[in-house]
Amino acid sequence: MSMKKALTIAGSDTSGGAGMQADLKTFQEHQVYGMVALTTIVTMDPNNWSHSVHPIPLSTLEAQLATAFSTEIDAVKTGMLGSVEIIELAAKAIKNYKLNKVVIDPVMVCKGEAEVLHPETVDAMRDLLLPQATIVTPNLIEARHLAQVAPLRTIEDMQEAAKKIYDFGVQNVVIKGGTRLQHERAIDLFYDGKDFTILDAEKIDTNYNHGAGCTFAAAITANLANGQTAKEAAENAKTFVHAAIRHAFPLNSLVGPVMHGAYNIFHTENE
Ligand SMILES: Nc1ncnc2c1ncn2[C@@H]1O[C@H](COP(=O)(O)OP(=O)(O)O)[C@@H](O)[C@H]1O
Ligand SMILES: Cc1ncc(COP(=O)(O)O)c(C=O)c1O
Repeated sequence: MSMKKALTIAGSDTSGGAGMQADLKTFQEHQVYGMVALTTIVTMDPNNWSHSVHPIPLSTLEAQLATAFSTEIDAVKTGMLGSVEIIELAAKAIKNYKLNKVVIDPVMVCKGEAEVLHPETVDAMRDLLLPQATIVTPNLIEARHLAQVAPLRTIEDMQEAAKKIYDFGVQNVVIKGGTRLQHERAIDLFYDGKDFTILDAEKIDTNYNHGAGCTFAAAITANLANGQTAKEAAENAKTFVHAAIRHAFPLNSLVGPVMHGAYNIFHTENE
């Protein structure tokens, strides 16, 4: 059996729910072989779980990218990049490799952190990564910063922002309403430059959703690697992440990661 291969260019979430840990677990759940080029290491204060970001030296990232791109890759995902220099490196590597399955998860905020991390990276992401992307997966806050618009409060606001983001050269946009959108359902909006598709699911009443965004984007990446269209990839990723959130659990009193394997465990049990 030949396995498709995906690379994530992302940070390490030491607590294991988000970042490259979520990406690798999610690739595995989709029978996709995973590789990593690590950008930063995120640690959490044991007392209040506030995040600290420890960047990897640029030359080390460059060496990792050279290693990964010397192999055959079917799809690539970016997660937490952290600096303009890292974005430049990632963008150059993706361009040289001429990959056409590229998922940009424009990570700017960790859940529970109000401030946008590294605001100067927003311009670099827009100019260097979006024109090369098959799909970009911002949450409401990230979409607002990418599109340079007022806070997104309605589906109409999301549609306007999606059009603006599309105009930066990305082929598809999915804006995650998630729990931030004031709506009784968990609504995400997919846009391919022509049509809007609402990805709709029950809003799960939980505080445990750490890693949901990374898991969603990683599932899209794996689905693209496995040959799905961008729309199919997003729709199926929504189902996958929904199961992961439904079965999320407390890791300690401060954080609850999603259960990356839930879709396959419970899907199989129900058969
Ligand atoms: N409580 C929830 N119930 C159902 N779906 C959710 C919930 N929280 C997040 N999601 C979904 O999980 C995915 C990731 O969204 P979100 O958690 O908003 O991303 P991010 O981690 O980037 O903030 C989206 O498909 C979103 O709709
Ligand atoms: C390395 C890393 N990437 C991405 C994220 C974003 O996580 P989420 O999927 O919950 O948005 C985090 C949050 O802690 C992180 O530590």
